[in-house]
Amino acid sequence: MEAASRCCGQYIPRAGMSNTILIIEDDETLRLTLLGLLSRKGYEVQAAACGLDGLALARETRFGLILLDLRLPDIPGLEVIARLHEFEEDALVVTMTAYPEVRTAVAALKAGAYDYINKPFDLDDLDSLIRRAFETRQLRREVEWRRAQAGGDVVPGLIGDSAAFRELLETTRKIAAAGRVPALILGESGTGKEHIAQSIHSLSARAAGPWVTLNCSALPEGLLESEMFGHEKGAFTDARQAKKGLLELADGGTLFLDEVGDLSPALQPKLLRVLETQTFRRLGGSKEIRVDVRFVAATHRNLPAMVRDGGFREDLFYRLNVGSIAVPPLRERAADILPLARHFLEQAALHLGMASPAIQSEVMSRLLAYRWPGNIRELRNVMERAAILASDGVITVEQLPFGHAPAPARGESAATAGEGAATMSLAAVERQHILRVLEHAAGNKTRAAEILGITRLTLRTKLREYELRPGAGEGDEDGFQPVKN
Ligand SMILES: Nc1ncnc2c1ncn2[C@@H]1O[C@H](COP(=O)(O)OP(=O)(O)OP(=O)(O)O)[C@@H](O)[C@H]1O
Repeated sequence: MEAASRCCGQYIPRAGMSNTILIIEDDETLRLTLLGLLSRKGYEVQAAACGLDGLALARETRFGLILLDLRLPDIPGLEVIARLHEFEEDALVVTMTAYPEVRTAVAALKAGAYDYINKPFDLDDLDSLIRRAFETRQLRREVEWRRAQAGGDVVPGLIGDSAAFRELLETTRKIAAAGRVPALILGESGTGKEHIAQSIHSLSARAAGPWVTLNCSALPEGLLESEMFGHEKGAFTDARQAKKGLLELADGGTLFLDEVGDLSPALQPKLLRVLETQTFRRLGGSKEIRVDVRFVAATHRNLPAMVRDGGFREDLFYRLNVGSIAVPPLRERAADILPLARHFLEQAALHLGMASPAIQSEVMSRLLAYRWPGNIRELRNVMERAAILASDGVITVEQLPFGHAPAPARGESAATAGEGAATMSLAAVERQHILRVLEHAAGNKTRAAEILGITRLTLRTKLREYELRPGAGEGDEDGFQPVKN
């Protein structure tokens, strides 16, 4: 993974492969112009005047991006793409082509080019195309990395990098494998409880069986009871036909009882009985029906407190709580914020039919500093909104609902938090961001490195580079202190 780009936003060229561009262009004026302009923007640029020279350079160096003219004096651009892919499968190629050659450009896309730009082009357009290309590559890498990390045992759709998240996955896997043992998932609204419940089902031996959900707070008591247990014909005025309940429909699978804390006192003992015996009667029925159902329940309520106050039966609580999972709020697993933000942004961009926008470094700081009372659901909404409002392929603070009111990180003044990156040098932005993340992580370098998406060693190097030298910070393994200027 190109970790460095995660901390400062892809729009700022970084050291390493994601910073390197090869231009293959025979028109000398254009070649030299591009070389000069892109170098000034901070990219490391090399150039070749023909296809074969370009291929030779690409063999020597792995470039982050290749800008390729399709009409070259020696070999056709399409052939350059084909040969390139022989030794570098995931080479990112953007073709440059004159207007009448659009069809060739399309052929280039089919041959594996990432995108094309028509000549003559506006340099700003080229610049944003380059930024998007790098961002796409970054996302692809992250997906690959996550797959590799998970060793193929990834839980579908669940994103997260924090130690708390990994622990959560581990518990989920263990409970999924524990036969018909009931599970109780506790956590604030929007933390992903339903997602975890679904994972318990899909990772369990009953994954091929039905997954049935019942929201205990959505229906009045009578209706909820008939939904759960079903009814016989004539059981009540409107019961013109017998109807199976969700318990029967979930036979052989999992029944998810969402908001179980809202289950009425009258229904609680009825649920307890099914949990204990796996048998029940339909409303108005006399026949005992036996099912094989695994119960997974969730609530955002403080169930132990409800048990103490008499609002929830103790025996039912203990029965459900055999497999117990506590989902931490997002603010307690900061390392998940950026991977989730990128994920939701990518999803939204896909949905909107646009390339995934880059995230400005200031935006990342704000996302990390915000407390997320609505948890992951709120983050998803914020990123979807930002994707819609994004201009020039970059998400800026203006697109955050809390962008105008600075949300400073702990221990940081609002004035510093509001300082715009636009007037700062690249090094100053990076230094400030590292400082914020370190503060956010209470000086813990391992955690800070995790949030920044870099190794601890890289973080140490940067601390030295920016003269943020180890001291005796609170909560730090070996402490850090910014050197006073
Ligand atoms: N780890 C995750 N990775 C990706 N998306 C997630 C993750 N956790 C939650 N989400 C997404 O966040 C949103 C909220 O999750 P979910 O509905 O599971 O939360 P919840 O805790 O059940 O909320 P509530 O208590 O309000 O019912 C959903 O869109 C879900 O897909």
